[in-house]
Amino acid sequence: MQVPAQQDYRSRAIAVEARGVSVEYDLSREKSTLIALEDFNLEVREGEFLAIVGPSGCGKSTFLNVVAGLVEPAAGEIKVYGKPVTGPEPDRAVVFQDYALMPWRTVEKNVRFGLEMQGRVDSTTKDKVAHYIKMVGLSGFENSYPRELSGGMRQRVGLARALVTEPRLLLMDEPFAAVDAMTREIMQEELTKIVATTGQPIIFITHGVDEAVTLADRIAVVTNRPGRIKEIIEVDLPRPRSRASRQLPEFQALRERVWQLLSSEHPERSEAEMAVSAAAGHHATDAGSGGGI
Ligand SMILES: Nc1ncnc2c1ncn2[C@@H]1O[C@H](COP(=O)(O)OP(=O)(O)OP(=O)(O)O)[C@@H](O)[C@H]1O
Repeated sequence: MQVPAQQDYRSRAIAVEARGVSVEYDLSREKSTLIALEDFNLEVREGEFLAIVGPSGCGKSTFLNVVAGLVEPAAGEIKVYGKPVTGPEPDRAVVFQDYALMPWRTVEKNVRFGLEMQGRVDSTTKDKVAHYIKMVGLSGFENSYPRELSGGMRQRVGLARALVTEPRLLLMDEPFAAVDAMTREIMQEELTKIVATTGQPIIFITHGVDEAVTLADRIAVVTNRPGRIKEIIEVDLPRPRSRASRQLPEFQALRERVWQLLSSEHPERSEAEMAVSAAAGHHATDAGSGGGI
């Protein structure tokens, strides 16, 4: 299978542009300010799958929230499709790690909520909801409640709820961190296929190095807080990428490169320690625990 939407992203227009973005949080109890991001610069092109990795607390979610229009930067500029971000807009959809579903609503009504929130319910809604429920593989579960679903199925609902709004940009914050290893593998494969159809660019935060190399066109490695771009790595591996691709020397070289960059952001952990922890399963469990970094 080819993945046309992702292949030629380099020649495409810029979808997201962050220039000199800094974010400060007011810590009123401590009477101080926490600088989460500082001079953060990044471009994402149409059709691109960009993964962001970095140490815990380095500001990855903060950056996603800035793009979503949920957090206002203290300095710098952020544009989505050339328009400065001033708040949330229907052209961006966010998928969270914890699914953020409404337990009292069925699958169908949770997905429909994506359109309700934007005041876009009309005669096409029923068909659209059915289309995206089918796309994420949940046909037959329209009337189920979240409590009746597995973690992977709940995340599919979260994805369908984002996709149903047909956003121009998809923001995903560790979406597969809470699901088991096998489900995570399946979800990664399915996400690749889905975005090949829907085509919008994705900013995808993950703690999984293998996940980043498997999914992304480019990986942005972020420094310790205050987060800045440390390096951007092009993942020039053929698609589709599968579990077997992880055996390729090129895959392994990219994985090692990302780990090296990350380990240098963990001065208290020597590279040897990182290597041991990786050999002990971080690379492999990347798929399972959502951990690894
Ligand atoms: N609303 C807030 N108020 C105060 N501090 C915050 C707020 N949100 C985030 N922070 C702080 O900003 C820093 C960056 O947080 P953020 O959640 O963006 O990091 P992250 O890289 O996504 O972390 P993780 O990988 O652990 O999810 C952290 O130190 C966090 O405690």
